[in-house]
Amino acid sequence: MKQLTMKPSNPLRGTIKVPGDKSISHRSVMFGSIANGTTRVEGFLPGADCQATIACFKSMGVSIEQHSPTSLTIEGVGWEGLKEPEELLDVGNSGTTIRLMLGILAGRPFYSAVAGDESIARRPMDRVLDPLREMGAKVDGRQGGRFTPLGVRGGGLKGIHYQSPVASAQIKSCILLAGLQATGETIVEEPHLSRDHTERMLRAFGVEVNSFSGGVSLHGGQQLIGKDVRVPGDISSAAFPLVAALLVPGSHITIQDVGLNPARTGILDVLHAMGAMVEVKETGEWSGEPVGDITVSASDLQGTEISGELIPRLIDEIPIIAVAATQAKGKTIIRDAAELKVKETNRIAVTATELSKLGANIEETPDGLIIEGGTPLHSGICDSRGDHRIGMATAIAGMVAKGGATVENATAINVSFPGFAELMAELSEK
Ligand SMILES: O=C(O)C1=C[C@@H](OP(=O)(O)O)[C@@H](O)[C@H](O)C1
Ligand SMILES: C=C(OP(=O)(O)O)C(=O)O
Repeated sequence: MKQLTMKPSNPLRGTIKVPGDKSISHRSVMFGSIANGTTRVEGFLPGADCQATIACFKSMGVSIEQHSPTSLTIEGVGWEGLKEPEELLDVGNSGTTIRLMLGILAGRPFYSAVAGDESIARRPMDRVLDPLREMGAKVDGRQGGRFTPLGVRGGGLKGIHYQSPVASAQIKSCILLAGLQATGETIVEEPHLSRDHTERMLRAFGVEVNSFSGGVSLHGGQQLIGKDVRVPGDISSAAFPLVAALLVPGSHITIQDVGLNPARTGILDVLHAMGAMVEVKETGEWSGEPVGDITVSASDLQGTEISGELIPRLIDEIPIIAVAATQAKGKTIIRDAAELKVKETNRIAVTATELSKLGANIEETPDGLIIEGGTPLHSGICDSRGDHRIGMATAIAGMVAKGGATVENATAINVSFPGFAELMAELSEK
């Protein structure tokens, strides 16, 4: 699917599920691999990013059997059982894979070489390598050891107290994984709470993790015990059909079994603030993560302001929130989101440029976006630039643009949402 064309849609109707949560799927493979014993995973996301994580751990000698695209059995080898990989560990397009895996590699007494695609080569690795070096890891890379390809010689770590300058679950998780292999205690503090899937899943795997206001700590030398994981639907993927249903008149849809971890539900808070008709019904807890159903009906939206602690709770949803904002009454202002510049693309610049091609009135600021709502969108050709979330956001914009939109380089969507186009088509045929 190199090109995806989306046309103005009939009302969206129906009850659907979205693919498994990407953050939880990555962690299930990593933690299952370093645990002692067997881990079975159901609801795994078979997207390109999580497949890259599987390939990396297989290269380190872990047996991972994929019974179906969404069901895995991992025979954990324990910390000591990971083997020096003979080939390059290729993380593809996945920031989560490289940054969390570096925390594991930093403590292993072997050499590993790590790289990914051209997007990964542009993304900063010093944010995890600086603390890892402080703990004693030896890592080198391009441009003074800051960019891939990286060479890691692990082992001999000592715990640290790290004050992270940004709220990032990738930084926090990397340091915690290294901390588990370090002497003494490791403490990570962050300016706002980032997603806490690592803390929750480590606890489920028998690790003692202490969360406190502003941070998290653990003691080194702990082993993980294999544990079955049931992965909820990814709220970051659900965001695309949710916004589509809000914008296409006459729509009414339900998305079942979506992860509702409060560190991820910022989009629901924002949509409520914009006046959206959104109902959330919590139905249970899967592997320590709250899960439920979300129902939305087409709504008249108002502009809003998004900043501060909300940002890490909806960081990956900003491109699709920007699409919703183009159709809202009044102005939407997004601040404190400079982190978007170091995602798969510079999502501040690319969201503004790509949505402008459809007539959106959207302005880039140093740390966010200003969107003047109530703009009728027109037809155009957008480019995902290899960024799955930009591909899907522009595709949804095409469903409300007069004449529709074509998205070039739409294959990128498979990174997090295989079956996206088919699912959207199914909703509009009902
Ligand atoms: O830990 C994770 O699974 C993720 C953390 C976030 O990145 P940062 O930690 O860089 O904010 C998010 O953008 C990414 O999609 C997944
Ligand atoms: C930023 C993302 O992922 P990663 O950092 O894992 O590449 C994302 O999925 O939007």
